[in-house]
Amino acid sequence: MSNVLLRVEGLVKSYGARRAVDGVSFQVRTGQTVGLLGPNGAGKSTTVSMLCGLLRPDAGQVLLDGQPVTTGAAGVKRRIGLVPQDLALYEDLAARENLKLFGALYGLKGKALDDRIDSVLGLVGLSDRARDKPATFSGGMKRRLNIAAALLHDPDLLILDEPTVGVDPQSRNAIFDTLEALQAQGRALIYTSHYMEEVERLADHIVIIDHGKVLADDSPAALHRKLASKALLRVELAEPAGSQLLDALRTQAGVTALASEGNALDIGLTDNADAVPLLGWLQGQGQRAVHFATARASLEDIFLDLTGRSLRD
Ligand SMILES: Nc1ncnc2c1ncn2[C@@H]1O[C@H](COP(=O)(O)OP(=O)(O)OP(=O)(O)O)[C@@H](O)[C@H]1O
Repeated sequence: MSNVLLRVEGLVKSYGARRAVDGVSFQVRTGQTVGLLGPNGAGKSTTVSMLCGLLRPDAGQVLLDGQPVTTGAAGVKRRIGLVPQDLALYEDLAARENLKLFGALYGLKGKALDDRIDSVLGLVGLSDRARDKPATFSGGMKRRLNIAAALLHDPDLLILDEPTVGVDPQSRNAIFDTLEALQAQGRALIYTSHYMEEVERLADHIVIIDHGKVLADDSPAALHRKLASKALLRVELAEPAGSQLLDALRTQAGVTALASEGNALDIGLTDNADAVPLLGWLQGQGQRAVHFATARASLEDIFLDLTGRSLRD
């Protein structure tokens, strides 16, 4: 197995009384893609800022090839590239001019910089738009230009913070193509998202975080094996369920997990066949189902298993 490139050990960060990150540990091997998955506010961005040395942890450390990133020399930080959640581009400067500015920040210049710019523009599929301004780009193209900027200094590890937010499906695929090309080059990636399908597609390892804590740290295949719910029943009731009903529902045969929001119930089941008796039971409790649907459980439902909440907005 390849070497450990990044070692994240017991990171803690509070904002006032709120612990945004509460003891996060995981590791990234050379050439590996780690998906950092969690709902909004889970602590992903705060973690990412500490990984890059932009934010100092209250406790814990980040080691890149054994060297501390937080207190380490600039040389360590330079081996990491960050694509932040907020786009940082000069809208009225041509794509190439934007990259020149970013390159200068890394101390690149002259032919070496021009060559790197050609290389990263090719990688993100924007070579033919080098003279155009980001103001004329789609959200996805801007995001790809931001990825190009983060790659100029040829980092060993690229960290992307929710790179598909505000991006249309076609551009999303173009971003995935770029990331798959980076994977093929053997570059390590950390990809944060609140979409399991994205993380599942790209990552060989998935770290699930919620309320600043790591809930799972496994390969997608291992997570699949751990998935207690094999089927999912979604029910919309005529009225919101009370806590008594929810408690009784949790103890029904075949129920592995339960989340409720308003009139909606997400019920994890050991078997699809449990759905019909369960709907009968609900009716027996005087609950009318306005609408229901069953589905095969997907990896996304591991979040429901782990937290009793659905990984949906
Ligand atoms: N600068 C800050 N000051 C105070 N609280 C903050 C700050 N940044 C984040 N938080 C809080 O810390 C928690 C974690 O936020 P963080 O942005 O790390 O989560 P996230 O998983 O990246 O979520 P999102 O996808 O919404 O960015 C949240 O409760 C958030 O409100």
